[in-house]
Amino acid sequence: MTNSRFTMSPLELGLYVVFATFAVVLALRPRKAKNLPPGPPPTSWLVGNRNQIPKSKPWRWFQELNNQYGPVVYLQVGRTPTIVLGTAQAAWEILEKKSPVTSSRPRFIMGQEIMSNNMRGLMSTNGPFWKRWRRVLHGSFMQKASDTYKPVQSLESKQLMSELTKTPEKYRKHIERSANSVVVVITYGRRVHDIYKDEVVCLNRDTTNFLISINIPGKYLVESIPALLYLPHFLTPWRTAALKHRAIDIEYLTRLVNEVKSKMKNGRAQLSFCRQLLENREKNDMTDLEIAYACGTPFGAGADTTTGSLASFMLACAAFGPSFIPKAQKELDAVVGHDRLPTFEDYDDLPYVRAIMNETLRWRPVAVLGGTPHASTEDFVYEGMYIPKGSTIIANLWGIHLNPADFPDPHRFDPERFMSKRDYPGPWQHSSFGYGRRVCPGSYLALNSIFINIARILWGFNLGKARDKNGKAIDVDTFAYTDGFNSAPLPFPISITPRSPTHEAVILRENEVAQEELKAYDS
Ligand code: HEM
Repeated sequence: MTNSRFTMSPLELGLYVVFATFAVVLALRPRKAKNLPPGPPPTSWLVGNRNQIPKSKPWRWFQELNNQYGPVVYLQVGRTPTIVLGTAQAAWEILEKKSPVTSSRPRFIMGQEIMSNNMRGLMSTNGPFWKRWRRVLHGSFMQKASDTYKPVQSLESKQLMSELTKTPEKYRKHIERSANSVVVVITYGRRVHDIYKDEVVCLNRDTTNFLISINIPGKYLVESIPALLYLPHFLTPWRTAALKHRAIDIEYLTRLVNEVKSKMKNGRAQLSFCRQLLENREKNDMTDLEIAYACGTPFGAGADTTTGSLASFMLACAAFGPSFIPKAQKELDAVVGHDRLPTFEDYDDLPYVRAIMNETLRWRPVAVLGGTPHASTEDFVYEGMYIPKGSTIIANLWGIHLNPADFPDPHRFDPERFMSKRDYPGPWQHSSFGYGRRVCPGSYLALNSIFINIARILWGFNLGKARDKNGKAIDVDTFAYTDGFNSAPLPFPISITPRSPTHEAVILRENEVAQEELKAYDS
């Protein structure tokens, strides 16, 4: 049997070849240079600076470029103008103040158009689809809405405390389970017990890994020459795996929504993001498939980022603990005492713990390249430099957060930086959550998770360097971080021990009560 998709007459083939050649020539034609920002000379007019970008930790190279050429650097990545921002001030001016024209996203042909059928808001250009998606995220995650998730965050954090007491050496797994479970409870109303077996976690993790693997700049020619999309399928085998993944994603994302639907019918559905979207389906004018993909958002954007940030906090404890832990514990003892765990109500009374949270986010920003890059939708001029329409704009948080002009001795973990206000643009005194119309809609949720866990861990445990069998303290490497979209610490040893039998008893007692309440999310 022949498959009609894969047959083509010689005339059709000839037309395709002529068309593709024309498209390639058009895409590769040299462009007129205006007063572009400074940057390193491209290696060739064809690939521009693409081959100079290191495959590993490109944020370090970007930082060097900003040190050499200034806060706004121009690169040409393939045919795409690319702007790298290296100071908080330049990023604020360009991505916040010029937000109406710098809040789109570059085209992600493999990840968004082919693999996701344009259904993932995070990679979506700023059209009506993105606006609708963004509005529902705001409705469910901005400050007031995110307060409704505090009880679940608190319960999951109590389980984390108990797990850290019992098997402290598995601290990373415990943090990951807790962060994942918060996100999955909030999205679908069901818990995560085991990150290696839970199907929501495993399927989402596969999707994220696949997305990362195909979103590598330069991996696919079609990203530079979109006209190749018009070639017939048999000439574009690179589509196959992405399309296969699209089918897998649609199947499980839809199935998870259907589970919530049937729980709603039985009156057993916990309040969740998915339930809200289903209840407001008509008002929001969203299709079932849009709802299914929207429900994949909090996991994709919120699980690894929260886990990575808490892991960086633990690394700071192992590396710099004596310089800040005693002061934090003094504050916690004065405000909380020894008979209960800290709660969200203590937030206002714990300025030093809050400063530790902010310093964690600053010191090692998990979204190290500022999350997904922005794209400009109009030409504009910034400080005499011409930024072309269609530029990819990267706010390199590694450089921005390690800029000694804003954060002297930047690799030192020093919460004191956040004990008083500095002249720094934006609401947080750091830039961890990005900019403008694309600013992280999960920031309140994330800050709540990070605050409650940092407060409780410091309240309940002594943390410091682990010791080898001879009793010698094991140093940790504060630069040993993963590559990839989100950068998190590689495994490191740390000593975690309850501060006293009283603290341990409180942790175990509060967790016992929490487990009863958490059962509601198991059915
Ligand atoms: C420590 C935790 C987190 C950090 C550091 C973080 C950071 C970021 C950053 C830097 C961006 C890019 C902003 C920009 O383009 O300028 C972003 C976008 C985003 N974040 Fe977060 N995030 C965190 C947690 C979360 C959580 C828990 C959620 C759950 C809802 C979330 C949802 C999103 C979404 C949906 C976007 C894309 C927004 C858009 O494209 O319009 N994030 N985040």
